[in-house]
Amino acid sequence: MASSSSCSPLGFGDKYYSLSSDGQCVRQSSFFGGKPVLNQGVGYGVILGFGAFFAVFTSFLVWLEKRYVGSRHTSEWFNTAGRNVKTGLIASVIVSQVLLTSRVQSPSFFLPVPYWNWTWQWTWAATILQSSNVAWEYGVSGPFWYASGATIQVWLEKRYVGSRHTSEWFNTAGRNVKTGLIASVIVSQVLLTSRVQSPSFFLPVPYWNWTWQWTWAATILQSSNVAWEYGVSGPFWYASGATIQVLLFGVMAIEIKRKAPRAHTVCEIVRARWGTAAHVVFLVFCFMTNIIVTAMLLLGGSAVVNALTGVNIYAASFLIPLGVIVYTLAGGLKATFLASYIHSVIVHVVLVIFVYLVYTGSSHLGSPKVIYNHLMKVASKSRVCDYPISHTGQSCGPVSGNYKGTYLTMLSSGGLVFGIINIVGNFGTVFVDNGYWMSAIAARPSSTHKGYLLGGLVWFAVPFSLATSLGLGALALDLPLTATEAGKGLVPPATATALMGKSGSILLLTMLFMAVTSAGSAELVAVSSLCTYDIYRTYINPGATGKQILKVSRGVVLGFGCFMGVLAVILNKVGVSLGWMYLAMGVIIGSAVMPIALMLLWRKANALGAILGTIIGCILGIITWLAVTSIEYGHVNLETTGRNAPMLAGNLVAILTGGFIHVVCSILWPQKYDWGTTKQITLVEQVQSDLPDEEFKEEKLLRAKGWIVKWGIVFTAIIVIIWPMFSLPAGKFSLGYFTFWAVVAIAWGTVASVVIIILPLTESWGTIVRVLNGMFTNDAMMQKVDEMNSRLRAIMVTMPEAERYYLLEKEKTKKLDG
Ligand SMILES: NC(N)=O
Repeated sequence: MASSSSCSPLGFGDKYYSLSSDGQCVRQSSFFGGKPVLNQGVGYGVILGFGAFFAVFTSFLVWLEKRYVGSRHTSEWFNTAGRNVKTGLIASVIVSQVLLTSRVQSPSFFLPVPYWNWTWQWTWAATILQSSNVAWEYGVSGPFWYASGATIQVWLEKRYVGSRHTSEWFNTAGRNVKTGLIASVIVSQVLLTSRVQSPSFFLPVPYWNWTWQWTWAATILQSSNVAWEYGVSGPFWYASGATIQVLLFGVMAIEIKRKAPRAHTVCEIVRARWGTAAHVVFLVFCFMTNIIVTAMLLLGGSAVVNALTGVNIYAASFLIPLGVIVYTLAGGLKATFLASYIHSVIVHVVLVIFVYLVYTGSSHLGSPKVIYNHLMKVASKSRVCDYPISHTGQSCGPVSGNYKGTYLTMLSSGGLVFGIINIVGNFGTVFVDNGYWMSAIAARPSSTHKGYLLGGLVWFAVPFSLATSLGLGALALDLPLTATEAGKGLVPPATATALMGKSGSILLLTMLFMAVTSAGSAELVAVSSLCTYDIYRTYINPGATGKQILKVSRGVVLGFGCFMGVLAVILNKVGVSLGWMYLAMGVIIGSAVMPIALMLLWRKANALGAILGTIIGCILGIITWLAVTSIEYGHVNLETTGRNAPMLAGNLVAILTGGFIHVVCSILWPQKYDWGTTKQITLVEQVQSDLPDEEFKEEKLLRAKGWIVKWGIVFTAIIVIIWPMFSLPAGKFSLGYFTFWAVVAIAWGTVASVVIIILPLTESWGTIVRVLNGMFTNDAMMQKVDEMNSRLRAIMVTMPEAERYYLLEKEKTKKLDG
């Protein structure tokens, strides 16, 4: 009997072909074939462990930060709250903070530098750098943080922190201790909650927000699926078609500062400008966006974990949200910011490993030349693709719709159609996702614009470099993947496993779950924010106390997470794949894009047009999608509705009709709006002070707007028009051209990863040094004590009653102690 290697028709991919008993060469019918590479324990560990680990880890980072960084603010807090507030009061605040958010509270100490979320950066560094000498302490403190409840936390807060509350406490409590303190407790609870809702304001620039929130399971999986389908054009169109929204959304980020500087959510602005009916419509579309994005995370996550570890796909669908819920509730927004750096680092390190492995290190591939030659062979016209040497749905022979049937061309009708669908869908998932608006609200106007540009260009590498490696790698290895497997997002895990075995599977799984946890948490927070601000406080309980709001936020995180778990089970049951959902998202939410953008860009944009455009656009989009499916393919099912032609028609009709109806109505009945009501939206007091007034100056904002409009348009033109136009004359890429293309992918991936990993560390070096000094010497503490003393003196001098209250409290404490 001939060996299986001699049976491979291409001279590579031997292990996926075997000789049958009747002497026929048979290709493996699928890559995974229900045979997991890893055991189920690993699967459950990843599904539940990552969320739990990051919950503990981020809380620990928050604690570290409070202990060593919060210092600057600590003094203020010590002065007012730390020594005076009753334990119970502090406990409730701290518990709520810990549970929901350490995030919201005090942005301030994070703001020293405009570009990076300094806090988490240096905290991360500090964690690594000094973990050895305080390892025992940390090891104990992490679990304690959860286990011991309020008592230890209160003690820790009193002893080391204070930081968070400080600004609020200082402002409110400082003047009238008793009343002020109670007020502050309520305010801080509200703030805590609002951090869950609005992470932002202590995040100077949305740079990181974007990379972590915008790196979905689809970014890693679907980008390789389109590489597997269309060749080199797939990753390009995925990356460019989902980067331009980031560049252009920078404009909205500036406009929101100019026109609705105190808003928490995008729907709040809708209501302020267009009233209740529009508010309800856009709330529905925002929720649909969150549901779609979360569903994609769960579909991708569950499919990969099922294929690689054998964990039941329904169990995975339901359990993945639990890990994310634990992480979100435990860490809160602030903590997720802290973790975002770690997530980014892991994603980019794994990305670089895979890129270099495919193009330089692998013994199976290892150079652009080998990949080029393999790609030529797998798509060659002479290749026999009849059963059983290949199976329906597997890649074999020339690519339909591609120039000369090759994977090595930008002249791909399928790639282009995907690119258009991708652009429409991603406009929807950026402009209609409250999460990105919250990032914009949070960002510092002065640095927002540059952050968006840099963030977009760094993010481009994730789908482009990764899919140019793992997606093309799957083809070049002639993996027996089926279209169904590819549609579920299994191309990257297949290539990773084929190249590295179990290690590759684990690396891929780790990278994917970083994305699922981060983006999933951001979606939970976005939904929580909408429910709390736009529904609960607006329609149910306008006079809600901080405690009530906090409760609602937590309930929503829990409720939405569980709902998504159930929905993901249902979607898996009916056979919806990540790929299908990705293409369909623009049909469902695309109609809301233009109205929501015009809301901040056009004075004349009216409510009626926005409502009609959004609803009619959506209905017409869906009708067109289904009608084209029916006309083209004769029957409407998941497979036919997922094809390119109906998806393209549905996406275009939805986004264009939405915009057209809105524009026509607004021209006929212009609103003549002056943004008076959106400017009047009030933020929960105090929070607004975290951004200096300087940040809201009109000239500054207009300058920033001019900058982002100019560069946003330039880069958009480069990546969606100029680059593809220049690559068209190449036709079928030559080896030299493909090598150049691969080098661009490798270089972009490398530079972006270096930027995202190193730049924050180098830029915050001064802070790192300060922290180290503080930890290894007493200097920092003494400085803080000095600062605290001067503040105390200032308070006592300006407010004699503070001294009186202080003495009274001291007397009381003495009596109690006695
Ligand atoms: N975020 C996306 N479209 O990958």
